[in-house]
Amino acid sequence: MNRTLPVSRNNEEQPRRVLVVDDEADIRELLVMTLQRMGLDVDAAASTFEAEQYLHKNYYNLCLTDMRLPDGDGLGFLEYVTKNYPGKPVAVITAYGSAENAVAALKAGAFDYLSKPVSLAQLRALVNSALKLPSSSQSRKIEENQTAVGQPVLLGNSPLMLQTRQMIAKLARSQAPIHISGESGSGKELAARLLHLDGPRGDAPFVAVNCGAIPENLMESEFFGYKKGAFTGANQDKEGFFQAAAGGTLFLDEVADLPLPMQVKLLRVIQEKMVRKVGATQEEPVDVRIISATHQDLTLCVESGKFRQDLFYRLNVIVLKMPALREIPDDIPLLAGEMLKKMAGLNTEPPKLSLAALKDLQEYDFPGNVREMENILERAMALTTGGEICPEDLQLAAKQPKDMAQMKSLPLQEYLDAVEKEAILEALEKTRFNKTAAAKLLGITFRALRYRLERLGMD
Ligand SMILES: Nc1ncnc2c1ncn2[C@@H]1O[C@H](COP(=O)(O)OP(=O)(O)OP(=O)(O)O)[C@@H](O)[C@H]1O
Repeated sequence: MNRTLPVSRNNEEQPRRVLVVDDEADIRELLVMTLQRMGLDVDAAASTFEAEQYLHKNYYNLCLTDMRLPDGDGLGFLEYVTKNYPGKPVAVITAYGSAENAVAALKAGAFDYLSKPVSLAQLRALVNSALKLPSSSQSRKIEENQTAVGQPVLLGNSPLMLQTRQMIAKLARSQAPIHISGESGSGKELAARLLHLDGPRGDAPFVAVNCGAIPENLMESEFFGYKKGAFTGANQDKEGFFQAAAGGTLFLDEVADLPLPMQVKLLRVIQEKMVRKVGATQEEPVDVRIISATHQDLTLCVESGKFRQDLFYRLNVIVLKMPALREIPDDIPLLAGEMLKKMAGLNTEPPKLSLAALKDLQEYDFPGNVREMENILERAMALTTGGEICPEDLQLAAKQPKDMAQMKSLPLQEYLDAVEKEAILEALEKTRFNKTAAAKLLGITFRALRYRLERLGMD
């Protein structure tokens, strides 16, 4: 399957130029020939010194460097380019099986990597992705909230949210695997979509997979596809998630829920960039960027043996942390205002939040984060009678004193209730508001949990 030839021209129909840095003449020539056949202008350097001279003279859309060079290494060259030509994509070629080098290069800001022996299909896919990158000056403006029609928007102007948006814009330009951490409902999937849309793969598919929702016995065929006749009922060839995301991004949500045998298979695909359909004899190359997320602590999952260390190492190359809503209370007025507008629709004036209601929202803990706020406001909109949402319409769970010292000054019953609430909330948060699982975690029956929720006014 060769979906990559010839490369498309940029808007100005400028020839694109690539710099190849490799001291092995055979490989250098092969790379140069392949790239020239793609219609690119290519210069080749045999050392970092020579490469730096070229960079000084010409503009390059991409640098492709070997890791081992006579007068330095690929990482050093990467550092030089990142420092002196910010935003210029550099891809590295690593020795066979050298996962450490690939990960180190991605962490240091490499656009992507290729392992030796270099597969020409992978090389073409990499080059095509790099050529689709806008120059840094053309990239989306990320300092302010985006309002492009139909585009998802990560709202918020707090320093933490600005930092997050800047990080997304930066990471969107690379092909490195990203792991998005953050509490339930904090915008992990939204961030993954933006990483996809703002990068060179934005026009290709974004495939989101909830790893916890696929039955274990179907996982392999769902992820990798199958050949006709591979098993009873396989009446025709079928593509898997990897093939569906070809050229684009595969978002593995709740990745901590992947069973261990599937983790082994996934690791292989990520390392080799090849998949084998169930029932197939041949592997096929896949060009997919992997973004993963979970609300669980992956490090703890590794420690407890639930998640493979080697896969963790591969997925966790760069971590993007989505802030919890309680960490960005200053963004609540903007977020709530936009949500109410959206819920009211184009032709209706949205209700306003009273000052007291806004204050309550800003002081609320939001264990379910932005998604919980959406639900709270939707309910409040249904309950409110005038044009203004009051604290009663929000129906927030009673405020809890957060500080132990503060709690100990309460009358005994209130103190005990507060402790109980804290424990229940924590269990609900850990189990993503699944009451059966939360009850199990607390060591009580489902009925006992329901009774307690009612008694504490938390239901
Ligand atoms: N900063 C934000 N601006 C606008 N909308 C947001 C923001 N953060 C989250 N949302 C919205 O909140 C909802 C939940 O977000 P999302 O599904 O991305 O969270 P998540 O962290 O992936 O959740 P889960 O852990 O349950 O998978 C979505 O409707 C999303 O659009």
